[in-house]
Amino acid sequence: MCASRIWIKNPQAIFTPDDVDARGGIIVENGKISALLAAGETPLQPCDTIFDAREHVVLPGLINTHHHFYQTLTRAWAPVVNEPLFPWLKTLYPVWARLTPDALKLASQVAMAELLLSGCTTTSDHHYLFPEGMENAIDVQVEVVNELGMRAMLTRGSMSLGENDGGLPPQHTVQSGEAILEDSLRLIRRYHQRGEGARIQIALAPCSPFSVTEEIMQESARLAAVEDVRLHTHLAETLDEEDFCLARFGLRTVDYLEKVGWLSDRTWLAHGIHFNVDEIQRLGAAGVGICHCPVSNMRLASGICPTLDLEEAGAIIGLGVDGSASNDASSLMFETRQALYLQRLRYGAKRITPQKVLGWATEGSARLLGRPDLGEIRVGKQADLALFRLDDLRFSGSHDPLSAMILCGAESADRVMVGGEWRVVDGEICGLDCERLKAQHREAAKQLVATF
Ligand SMILES: Nc1nc2[nH]c(O)nc2c(=O)[nH]1
Repeated sequence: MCASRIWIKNPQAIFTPDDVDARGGIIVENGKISALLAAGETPLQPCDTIFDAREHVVLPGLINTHHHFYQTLTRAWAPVVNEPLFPWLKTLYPVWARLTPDALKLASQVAMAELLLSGCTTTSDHHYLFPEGMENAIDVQVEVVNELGMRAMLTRGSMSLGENDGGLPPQHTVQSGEAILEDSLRLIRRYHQRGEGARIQIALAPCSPFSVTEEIMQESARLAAVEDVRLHTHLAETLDEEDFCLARFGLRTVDYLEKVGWLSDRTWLAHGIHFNVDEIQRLGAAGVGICHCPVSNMRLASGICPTLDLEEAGAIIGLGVDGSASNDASSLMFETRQALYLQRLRYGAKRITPQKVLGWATEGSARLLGRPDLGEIRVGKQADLALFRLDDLRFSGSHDPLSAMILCGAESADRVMVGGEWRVVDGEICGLDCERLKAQHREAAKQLVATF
């Protein structure tokens, strides 16, 4: 943690809750925001470092609440480019089953690097593939999180319902309930940090209704309550999934969620598209979180998440890029822009503003992950910040800086700070040889699909 006092001085624009005036800048001390200065104000005490932000738009660090890092190895893979979810998954499972720890490390480095460069300071990942030799998948990801200096909610995913028992994944990609729960407990005990400023947290994440047993859903909910960690899964992503739930359980997705003990504010769901009016009310009353993944939902033609209806009912909305085989980018700024456009088609221009979608990508996402210390530029919060310049050609002639970030399509942060430390400086990740990483990652991606 950085012990010095930093003044991020006179930003061109800054995204604060309730539009609080912070045009004089932000004071960062001990990794946290210790003061906000109104226009014309100067710090009361001397600062060790002054960063002149007059050319920068300052946002809270963005927070990504759903990803599958390993999928960066299967971006734009020809056999699935035009497939919807079920055939897309069935074609990809055997490829992903060949993942190695080295390939996962490279995939995680690429995904996190791309996220960081887009202004993201905290990410979740949903890793649900543990073929032989991959038992330490989450341990590998922990190493990468520490190396890049981000924060992460690493979810211990799982698949336990193979084809032989009526599930979607091939048998060799699933694990026993005992193995899943034992490893889940090991990871929580070893890595889960609690309280303000936590860098790494663990959540439990059985994959989806068609790839896990009812028992593992119930047991995961029980373990999460005992250990006080969060729960995550895919739900209501496609109508195929809804049909599966009706055929196998005789229940719609939300009834199933309730039956297995997941209708609670400990839960955040990826996608959350196909809900009826009653289900939206029940999800809202329970305070469930929904991670909206607009690009993936458009690419797989899954549908449109009813974000505002869910929010009005009491649910919490955050954003996620989803895995890179269905996006195929890991840019949270790009995702935020897509959320604005897709949601405008559902709710109209007046209700879906740049501030609204930025709120989902920051404060909303923080609430999804149960992190009241993140997601806002406010005194007492962690100093997780993303600074963008507006001197690219794409911004030329733009007027309102915050709107320009979304409407002109800001892509790359110039500076990113996590817990008071700069992790991106002049558009480059500190300490990362990006060229070398790309070369190694390209090779690993080629190897993975080589015999398919
Ligand atoms: N978009 C995605 N949906 C999924 N459901 C499931 O079971 N796995 C996935 C996935 O990888 N991506």
